[in-house]
Amino acid sequence: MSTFRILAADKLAQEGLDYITKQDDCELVNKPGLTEEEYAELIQDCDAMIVRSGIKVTAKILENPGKLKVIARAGVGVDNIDLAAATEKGILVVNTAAASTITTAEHAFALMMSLMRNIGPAYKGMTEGKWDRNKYTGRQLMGKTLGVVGFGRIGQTMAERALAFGMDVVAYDPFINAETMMDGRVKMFNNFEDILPLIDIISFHVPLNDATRGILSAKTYPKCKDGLYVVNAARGGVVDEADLLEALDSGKVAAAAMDVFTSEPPTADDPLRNHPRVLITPHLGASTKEAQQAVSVDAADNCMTYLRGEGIVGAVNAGNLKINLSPVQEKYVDLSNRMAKLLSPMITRGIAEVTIELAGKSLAAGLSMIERTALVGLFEHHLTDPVNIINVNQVAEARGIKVKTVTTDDDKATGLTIEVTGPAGAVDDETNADDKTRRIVGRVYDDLKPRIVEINGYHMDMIPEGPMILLLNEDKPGMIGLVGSTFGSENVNIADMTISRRGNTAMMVFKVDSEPTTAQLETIKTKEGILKTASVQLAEA
Ligand SMILES: NC(=O)C1=CN([C@@H]2O[C@H](COP(=O)(O)OP(=O)(O)OC[C@H]3O[C@@H](n4cnc5c(N)ncnc54)[C@H](O)[C@@H]3O)[C@@H](O)[C@H]2O)C=CC1
Ligand SMILES: O=C(O)CCC(=O)C(=O)O
Repeated sequence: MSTFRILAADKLAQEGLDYITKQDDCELVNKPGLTEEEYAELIQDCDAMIVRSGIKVTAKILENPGKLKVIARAGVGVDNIDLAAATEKGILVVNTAAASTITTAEHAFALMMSLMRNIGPAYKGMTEGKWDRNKYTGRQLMGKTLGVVGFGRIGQTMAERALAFGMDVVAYDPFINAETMMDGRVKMFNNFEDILPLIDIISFHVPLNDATRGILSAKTYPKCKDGLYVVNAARGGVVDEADLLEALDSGKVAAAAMDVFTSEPPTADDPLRNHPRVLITPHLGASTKEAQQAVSVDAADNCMTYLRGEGIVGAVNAGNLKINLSPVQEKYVDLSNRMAKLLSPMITRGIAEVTIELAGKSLAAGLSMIERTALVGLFEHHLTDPVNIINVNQVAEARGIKVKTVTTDDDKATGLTIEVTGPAGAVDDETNADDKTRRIVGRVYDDLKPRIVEINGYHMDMIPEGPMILLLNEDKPGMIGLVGSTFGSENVNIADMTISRRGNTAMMVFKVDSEPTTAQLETIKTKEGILKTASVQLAEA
């Protein structure tokens, strides 16, 4: 019998460690707290690695993965794992999505209650010998309106509890295409700004990504009622921290509770640590005995199931799953993934309908894989739910997202079109408000190379690969020079570029030598005439 070496690279609950040592076919390597270099070496001789949020599983660690086959996140958010690097190396990434849902929702709820009743400052005052009865008159939850941002597992669990306390609940989740949820008791919105004038308290339950980073910021506070209460137990950075401090000082925000921070731990002199109206906890959302037992055992179990060849549970990436297709069909599967990844950062209005149009009789047998691969590429950018080619159609159905496939027989000009329609009434938060759809067209030519020939009506001919930056800009003189010099000063080296115009705007697509940082993209975005930026990391073609 082979022995699987399972590395615990973060501090796991004892129950999970015991569970591994009890298995005849597993050996536990319990090594939390090592350096990046040490993990890069250690994983080569391990079959599985289990992490919480205390370690960053970087591309450097995964560069030479040796026999590593699976990484398990004992928890939900996989933003500390370089998924692209893991997928590229064929390493399956799994999480334990549901095991900590109730615990995390309870923490968010506890933060909300403590905030409304001044538990933090009142307790502090008592420990300092004070008896401030008048200073800490609080607010009642009953009758208040809670805005839940992200209506997945934790958001819905939070909402159930709020309804039981007599609160009104509204929710923003552009990936749920329904007018109401929970038997009509929660009104759903697909524009973030529409919930803001309605709510007294806002609570975040979204993954951190380009669409959610800084979603509550100086830009959005003007739409909120004065005296808003803010709860963030999702990810640091979803609420812009500098703008929050200003909103607290101006009275726009009455008080805020934060379990998560842009940089963890925040520095000792971080103003959030000592603000009298900010209640903070050190990322404790999932930290109960019950949840930690459950996530550590589930994470170990998910690793073993895969290593023993018994199936895949909780997959976050597709693990390079292959099925029997002709070489051209395989190239179209690969193209559909590249196309979806390029399109997904441009989807800021949510998804109500996806249409996949495949031209070419010879490709028909690959349609299901092409469709699934495209959907995975579109959804994985926006959802923390494990979504892969196996479950993607169920994920779409559960969210009310319609998927249409159209095939045409013309084998002379094979091609693939992916078109995404947002929910009715949803508006683009930045540009192209009039466009009803987001659309990308690609082809595989005789050289078997993938090509993109159109993005949102901008025509081009480009091989999508490596780190890429997409810019939408006003079509006026000097833009290429401006972008070139900005890239130069930001040390972003351009390998190739294409430009296409449509009406008064143009799209520039760049291949660059290395993936730009968020800060570099932000700098480019601040330049006069730049309307939108996005970056994606694709495999070499
Ligand atoms: N504080 C803590 O210790 C913990 C924090 N978390 C955080 O909570 C988040 C939510 O976890 P779950 O509910 O289990 O995930 P989930 O995947 O069930 O729910 C996330 C929801 O966010 C929605 N969403 C995605 N992009 C959005 C956008 N741009 N705007 C609005 N909604 C959007 C999705 O449609 C989905 O319904 C995780 O991503 C993680 O970051 C999770 C566990 C513990
Ligand atoms: O306690 C932890 O490991 C962090 C939990 C968390 O943030 C998550 O599961 O996403």
